[in-house]
Amino acid sequence: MTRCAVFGTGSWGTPFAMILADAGCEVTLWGRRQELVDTIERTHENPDYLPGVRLPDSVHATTDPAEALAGADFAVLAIPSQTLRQNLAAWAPLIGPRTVLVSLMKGIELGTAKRMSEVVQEVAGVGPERVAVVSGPNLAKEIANRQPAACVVACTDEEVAKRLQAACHTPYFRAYTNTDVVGCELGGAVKNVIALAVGMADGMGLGDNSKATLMTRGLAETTRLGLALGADPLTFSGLAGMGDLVATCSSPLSRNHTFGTNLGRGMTVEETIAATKQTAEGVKSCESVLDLARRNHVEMPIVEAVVDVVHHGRPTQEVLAGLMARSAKPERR
Ligand SMILES: NC(=O)c1ccc[n+]([C@@H]2O[C@H](COP(=O)([O-])OP(=O)(O)OC[C@H]3O[C@@H](n4cnc5c(N)ncnc54)[C@H](O)[C@@H]3O)[C@@H](O)[C@H]2O)c1
Ligand SMILES: O=P(O)(O)OC[C@H](O)CO
Repeated sequence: MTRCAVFGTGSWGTPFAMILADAGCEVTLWGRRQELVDTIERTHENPDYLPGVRLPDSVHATTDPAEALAGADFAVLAIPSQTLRQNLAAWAPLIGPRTVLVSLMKGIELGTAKRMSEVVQEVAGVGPERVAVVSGPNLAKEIANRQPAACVVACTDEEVAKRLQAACHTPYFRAYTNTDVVGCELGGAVKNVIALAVGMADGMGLGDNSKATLMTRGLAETTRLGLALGADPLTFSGLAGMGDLVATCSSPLSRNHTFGTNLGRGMTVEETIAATKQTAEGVKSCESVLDLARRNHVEMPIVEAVVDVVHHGRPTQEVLAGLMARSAKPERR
């Protein structure tokens, strides 16, 4: 039987553990807090993140990373992106020689501008064939209710991607393989930033034309960055690109979209941070995405506008006016 360790008992780690168990895997969830881990073991429910959803009996929970990793075929990482390096450094010596590391995270590391799979390779000292990424339009709450959805499982080694596909394919969760890890990761990280922008537009009372424009031009920025980094441009019209962008930018379930909406309504960044209980990756990753773009001489005006609002305190109206006043140009160049 396939054994999986899932690191992170949050909004996405918990339902992903459920998916793996529904697909027939034996799953151990690692969590930081003994109290929550004990509750999950005792009640098969995660009341903090997924109240009312019963987890399959084959999901166990522990605070001991060695116990979670014992005999694991896959070690799934579902913690905030900016905490990965420090956490993985502690877990790396416990990871077996054949365990594949799977990133569910949609962020870019601050300071290094590295993708999560790059951080995993560096910290765990493993090759690209042992690192996979799962991405796509996967709003956790809908999946926890077993509503139909699909994802992309990406690894440079297609055989590894196929093994992971089999491990997380269920009647309600359809996994597709892809070998374009770079494109899948960029699609996931940048859409969070674009969802902040679309949320701001929503909060400012703007309509569907404005939001569709932000999404489409946001995807154009993402594709430009992807091309500079060697991604396959077709990935951006797939589940990890357009699919995730549409889901995140349209849904009130998205933490990034909600964060942007609050800013658009006039809340300060501090007030919005205080009101946000879970991880809104785009808030930090907008800076690292812009850093990555600048390192590669790629223009990303919407990302820059989001950084201006979130980190430089510029009013949303002023930033919007700046975007609309940019010089006229061809749609594609
Ligand atoms: N929630 C979703 O719908 C969803 C879907 C797809 C991908 N993702 C991605 O998955 C990743 C995790 O997001 P989430 O939604 O589960 O976030 P979350 O905030 O709901 O949960 C994060 C988990 O990490 C733990 N955590 C927080 N700080 C930590 C630290 N310093 N060290 C160790 N653990 C820590 C928390 O206790 C919690 O269990 C993000 O990159 C997100 O973009 C989320
Ligand atoms: O809630 P968000 O904004 O982190 O988005 C969740 C997922 O990434 C959607 O696929």
